[in-house]
Parts: sequence; structure tokens; C-alpha cells
Amino acid sequence: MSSQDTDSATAERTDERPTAATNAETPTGEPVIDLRDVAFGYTATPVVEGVSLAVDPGEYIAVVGPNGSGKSTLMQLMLGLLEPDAGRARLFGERADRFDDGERLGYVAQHASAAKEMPITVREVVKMGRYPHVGFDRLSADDRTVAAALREDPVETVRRAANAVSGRLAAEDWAIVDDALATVGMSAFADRRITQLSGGQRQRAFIARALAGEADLLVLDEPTVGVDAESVEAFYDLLGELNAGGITVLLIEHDLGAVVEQADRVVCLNREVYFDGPTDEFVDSDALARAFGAGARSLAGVDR
Ligand SMILES: Nc1ncnc2c1ncn2[C@@H]1O[C@H](COP(=O)(O)OP(=O)(O)OP(=O)(O)O)[C@@H](O)[C@H]1O
Repeated sequence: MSSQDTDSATAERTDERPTAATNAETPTGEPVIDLRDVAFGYTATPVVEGVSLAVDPGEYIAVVGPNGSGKSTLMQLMLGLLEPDAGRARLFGERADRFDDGERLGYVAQHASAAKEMPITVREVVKMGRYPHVGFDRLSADDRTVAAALREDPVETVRRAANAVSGRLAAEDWAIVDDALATVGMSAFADRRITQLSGGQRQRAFIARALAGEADLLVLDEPTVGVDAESVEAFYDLLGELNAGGITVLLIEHDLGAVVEQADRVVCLNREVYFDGPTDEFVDSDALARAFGAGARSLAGVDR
């Protein structure tokens, strides 16, 4: 871990620098995600407390814990969507809540529910992965009227902006989109509406979007809830292959059996970290029973 992270005061000073190195590689040895002594509560009672956790490039890590144990909250703290009440969170070496290099991060939500009602095709979803690369997230000085237009007619304004960006995609961007579709086995579904896919296919489309964005880190929040058993297996095979290719995978998962089979490292959370280490040590530890109660070993498929 880098010496700049030794205390929050130092981190604060470091973060005052302009983010000129936005597109630079994470310096060797710097964790992709780095939480130090993080606490957070929606009310006065913390739901996450004393959590320190560093994820290195290339790891395949799963965060497990019973319902309400703070997994989704922890994920939001990691991604800078929530600010810790105490401690600090860094993402690719930046303060997580100021991190703005979206293309480095691919996020696959539970159920991909946001997409269910969107009348767009798989290719259009995957294409969105290229947007940060062609400037969708930057407004030019000529766009002073955009804020007013957004207030007047948000849907039409966003549609026009998206069309403008599509026009900026080069042949190379389209080739990357096609490659991403092929990698997740969705080329044949490219022109199908996202609403007409199975749960597993929809999750693949969202992974393809992250791949098209050339993400270094994939964060997945219970991605296989409601997905049939056969597709789940194929989905985890794909994740394993992507990780073998160098992408860091952080999986929040309720399915202990899948975690035990897939992840190299497990973090077991129940407000605090009960266990953090190699998966096989987790299986033999008492953290499993302490966090989940008796019977957890059979849930994990390791009752022996
Ligand atoms: N927006 C919110 N406002 C208030 N309390 C919340 C909010 N989100 C979560 N909580 C509470 O914080 C605690 C942790 O919730 P969180 O969603 O992080 O747990 P989880 O481990 O992801 O749960 P699950 O496995 O059921 O998805 C729970 O007690 C939950 O009720």
C-alpha cells in the first residue's frame, strides 16, 4: 500500500491536486479499491463499521454476508456514491467521492433492473460503454443552454445529446463494441431489445457495456438473482475468463456456493469484517457460521 495513504490528513492534502493523471495507469502496487477504517450509518447507528480493505489489480474478490449486513452500503462507499462518516475510501488512487474516470469502472447492478423498461437494443446498451471515450461526459463552453434545455425537456435533451455522441463514434469504437458483444456471446442478439432478453442475457449485455468501456474493474451486485441455473454457470465462466484476462472482479453475492467455487478471496461482512482471506480458508473458518449461523456450511456446499 502506498505511503500517501497513511493517514486521512495526508490523503486530504493529496486529493487537493488536480486530477491530471485521470487516464494514467494505476501506479504499480496501488490498490484499485482502498478502504481504511470506514464507518457509515444512515442514522446514528452505523451499518458499516471499522472496515479496512484493499483490492489489488487482477483480484477476484467476493463480498458475502447475510441480508442487511451492509454489503450494498459498502459497495456504494467503495464507489464514492456514499461518503464515509469516518475513515476514508479511495478508488484507483483517487478519493472515491471525487473519482470521475468512469470508463475504468464497469458496474452491473442487481437484476440490471434499470434496463428493464428501456426501449433500446443490446448494441445500443453496449455502445454506451464508448461514450466516456468520445466526450459524452464533457459539456463544451458552447453548451451553456444545455442546463436550461434539461430543465425544459430532459428526455428530448438527453436523446439529442446521445445522438450527437453516437455521431462521434469512429469505426474503431464500433469494432470494440462488436468485440465486446462477441466476448459475452451476445452477437446474435445485438439488435434485439433489452426488454426481450432473459435475465442472464441482460446481465451479459451489461458486462459487454463494461468491456466496451475498457473497464479495469468490474463491480457486480448480486448479478445472478433471478437468472436460471444454466445461465448462472455460463455467467460465472465468463467472469472467470475476464478475470484471467486481467480485469479485477468484485462480486457482491448471496450465493455462498457460487462464491466458494469462483472467487479467490472472500470478505465476510456483518457490519464489521468477520473474515478477509483466501476462499479455502474461509470455508474452514468459523466466520461462516458466526456471520450466517449454523447451517451455513451446507449453504456453501462444503458440508463435509
Ligand atoms: N437508503 C437507506 N436508508 C436507510 N437505511 C438503509 C438504506 N439502505 C440500507 N439501509 C439499511 O442499512 C442496513 C444495511 O443494508 P444493505 O443494503 O447495505 O445490506 P445488504 O447486505 O446489501 O443487504 P441485502 O443482502 O439484503 O441486499 C440495513 O439495515 C438496511 O435496512
